[in-house]
Amino acid sequence: MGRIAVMGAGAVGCYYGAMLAQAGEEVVLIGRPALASAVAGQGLIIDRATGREVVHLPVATDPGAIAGAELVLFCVKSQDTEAAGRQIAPHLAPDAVVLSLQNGVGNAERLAAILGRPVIPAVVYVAVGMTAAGHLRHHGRGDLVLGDAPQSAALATRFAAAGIPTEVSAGAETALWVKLTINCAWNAISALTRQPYGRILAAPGAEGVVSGLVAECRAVAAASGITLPEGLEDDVRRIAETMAGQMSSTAQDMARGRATEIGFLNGEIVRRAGLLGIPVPLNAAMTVLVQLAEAPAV
Ligand SMILES: NC(=O)C1=CN([C@@H]2O[C@H](COP(=O)(O)OP(=O)(O)OC[C@H]3O[C@@H](n4cnc5c(N)ncnc54)[C@H](OP(=O)(O)O)[C@@H]3O)[C@@H](O)[C@H]2O)C=CC1
Ligand SMILES: CC(C)(CO)C(=O)C(=O)O
Repeated sequence: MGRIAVMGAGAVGCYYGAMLAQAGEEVVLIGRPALASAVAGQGLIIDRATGREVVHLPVATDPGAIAGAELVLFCVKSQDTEAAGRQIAPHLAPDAVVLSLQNGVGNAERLAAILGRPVIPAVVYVAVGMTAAGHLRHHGRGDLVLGDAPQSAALATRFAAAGIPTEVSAGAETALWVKLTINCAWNAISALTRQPYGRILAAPGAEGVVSGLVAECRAVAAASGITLPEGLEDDVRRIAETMAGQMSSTAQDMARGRATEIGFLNGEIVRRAGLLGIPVPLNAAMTVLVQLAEAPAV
């Protein structure tokens, strides 16, 4: 089987790259110099509920390392899609298959436009984070849902052999919208208030704000041809009940002084709503407030 390259070796890229390498696949990670030197020295450390694993695999910092890869896992944050896409475009093999392992609803299309070839969207159900360069913590899950492309079934079999439960679904786009709606409901509130979901849910009036955010997402999804499932409001609430102590990834990025993906979460709803003429004042407020909060202080 051909080589696999991971573009954007952060939490998600390192997790899936390591799973595939552990199964005997030839994997190269493409990431930042700090990751490359940490992994070259100590290997990639993965802390799981079951214990610590150390995986030795090559890490390149040059996007040219993608040359010759049969499969590319594209794992940068949404705000880096175009820049990273432009870096790999000149080096991609003509028949390489590209998967977008990213949140948000437009990444695969935006990347496809840069690369001039189809990109298969993947819905990523994992909770992982980098605690230091070359040090990954796995908090749970790890399954993928792939969009229904000609290569998807073979990829699902290959991933399953590496212990990555993978489904192929014509409904992957809807699943990305469901995930986007969950992110729009909780991420910004958690980031702005620095509170975990359980405390937000318990705050008087907060549930009404969350329902309003979800209703706006539902309206924009419907006008974009996506019917969100009827029980979605219950799923949104369940996130806060089952992950009561968790802060959103947006809150975590803000706490670390890193750029957030807000422009591709609530901001994407606002952008699409603007084109469709749909009012989304709650999503607009969340976008503006997070963008202001993450701007450097004067
Ligand atoms: N973490 C999770 O549990 C989950 C994340 N997701 C989604 O997956 C995507 C990736 O998230 P995550 O892995 O957490 O993010 P990370 O920030 O941990 O990983 C992205 C990595 O890509 C690096 N990178 C960006 N541009 C380049 C480039 N041009 N060349 C080399 N490296 C580059 C970043 O470096 P730098 O930071 O220096 O720019 C960073 O190390 C996001 O869309 C996220 O929403 C989905 C489900 C779960
Ligand atoms: C935890 C969860 C599911 C909801 O906000 C998430 O995806 C995130 O933090 O980005």
